[in-house]
Amino acid sequence: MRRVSPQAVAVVAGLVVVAGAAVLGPTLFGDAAEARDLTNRQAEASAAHPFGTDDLGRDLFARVVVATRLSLLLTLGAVGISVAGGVVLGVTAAVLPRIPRRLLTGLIDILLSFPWLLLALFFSVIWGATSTGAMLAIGFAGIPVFARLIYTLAASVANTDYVRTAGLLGSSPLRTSVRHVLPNIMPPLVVNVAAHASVTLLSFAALSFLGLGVQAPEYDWGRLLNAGAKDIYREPMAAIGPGIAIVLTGVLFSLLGELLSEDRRPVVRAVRETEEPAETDSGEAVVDVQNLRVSFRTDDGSLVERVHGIDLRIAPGEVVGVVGESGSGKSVTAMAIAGLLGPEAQVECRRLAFRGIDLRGRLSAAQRRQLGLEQAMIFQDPLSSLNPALTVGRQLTEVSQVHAGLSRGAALEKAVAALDLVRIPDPARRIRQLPHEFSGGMRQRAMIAMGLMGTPRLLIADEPTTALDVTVQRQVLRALHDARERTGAAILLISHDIALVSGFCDRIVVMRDGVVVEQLAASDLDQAEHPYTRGLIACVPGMNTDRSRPLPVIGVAADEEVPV
Ligand SMILES: Nc1ncnc2c1ncn2[C@@H]1O[C@H](COP(=O)(O)OP(=O)(O)OP(=O)(O)O)[C@@H](O)[C@H]1O
Repeated sequence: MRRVSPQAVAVVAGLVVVAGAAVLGPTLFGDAAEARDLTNRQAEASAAHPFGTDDLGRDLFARVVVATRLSLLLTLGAVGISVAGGVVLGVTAAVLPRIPRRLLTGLIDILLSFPWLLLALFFSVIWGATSTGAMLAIGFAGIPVFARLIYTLAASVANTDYVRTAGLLGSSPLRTSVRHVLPNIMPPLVVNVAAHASVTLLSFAALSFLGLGVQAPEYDWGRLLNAGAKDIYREPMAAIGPGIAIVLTGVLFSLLGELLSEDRRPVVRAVRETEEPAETDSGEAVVDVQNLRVSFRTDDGSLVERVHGIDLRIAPGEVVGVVGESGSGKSVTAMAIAGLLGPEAQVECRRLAFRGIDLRGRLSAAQRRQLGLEQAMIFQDPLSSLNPALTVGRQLTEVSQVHAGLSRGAALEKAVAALDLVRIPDPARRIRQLPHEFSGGMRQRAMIAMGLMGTPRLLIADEPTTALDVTVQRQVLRALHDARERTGAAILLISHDIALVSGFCDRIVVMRDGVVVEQLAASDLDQAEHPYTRGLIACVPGMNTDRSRPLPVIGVAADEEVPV
């Protein structure tokens, strides 16, 4: 079960109280709020009247409770107008052609440059000083804020491949917006709506306080505050009472926004030790993993284990290949070693160490620096691992400048040498280019060069050649090989291609369904015993393969014998 934080309990309880007051308040406290007692006018706070009475002797506590409904309805109405207007303008701007889009975003930016309250005052003059006028004024004043936010969020989604594909399949802009864009911008939008509700509530109080909002005989918290403030020195509770309601509800909305965003904020990954004591004699191992288990939390809060107790040791300079079919846990294992698993992962292990650094606990600044210099990761898609807005040179030099303290000039010199080592032609010119000016294979080699900018002891390459054609694959593998020759770094190469791994690695680790089924030297591959390994080998066509017959299919069960 997912653990519920005390803050979440407090916020939900608070919201239930406020919602209860809005629903039941006028029924339960309506009479007390209207009952006049001219003998008891402007009474001070007492047990019978916690916030005192007003100038007609009406109980102010009852009036604050009754005012909850109108205050909340106005707030929700105004937020609804802001969000609906923002969605229409923001999504429209994101899907419009270039020139109308520029015009619309320009208009939104101009409106945004006016202070929000000024816009609200302007609109309230147009719609008049009534509660509906105030709601429209505050709602319309909030539209530019949401339009900008939604445009920014929607524009990032509008450029994704699945939205382009929907366009190619003939989906209309409206349908694409509703089906593909809106669901993907919903989480940050919901967070912002909750936070905005708090600001809206305060704005109503401000407008009513200025006499531009709710008018008599209606009353909201802002009007009660306005009335109480007139005599604040003699009878402070008359102003403090509605003030408390405004502040507490505003804080509740803000905390709700924070809670919703916290759910998506990465937290420090949970690393728990298993019961057995670790074998600490890790010798000179670069990586020492013992009994690694990784589980993921599902939507219903339960944990599903995906990696079931893996042992992996990598010696200095050793090239280890991890092979296995899709979903066998190769990437998750590598990410656990690199410390890159997200908060949804729970890692348990007897030992998880990199060059003697225990990765399970909190790392010191020096250890983090050492990891930054000595570990490098090369992902499958180099375009998403390189920042598209920074030159390749800026990204390469960052490690040396931040972790090794090199000057900009020295770091640039090192970057040119690293690009040269991975055989990128004309590195001094290329270093000033942006990632999109590189081909796929060059980007991958640039990522390897980035790993060379520190003092690498381990290069983790997760399917680095999968998206590349065979010739470019060879260039990338040669770059990895050269990097190892030059630095002596160990390599952990993840692939589903046993032929590629066997030609490149010293040792092969075969994974299936989250367990290591076999480990063997690459030179001993033809002596593999496990049926699954033999199946993987049998699936690789050789020079003598009979092309008229289909390749063997790997069995469903791990122990199923595969015809080789
Ligand atoms: N963030 C995550 N949340 C939930 N489950 C995950 C997450 N990441 C991985 N998994 C699951 O863990 C299992 C192992 O995934 P992993 O990516 O390690 O496989 P893989 O062997 O690298 O496959 P591929 O070659 O396709 O990348 C899969 O069943 C996957 O669905």
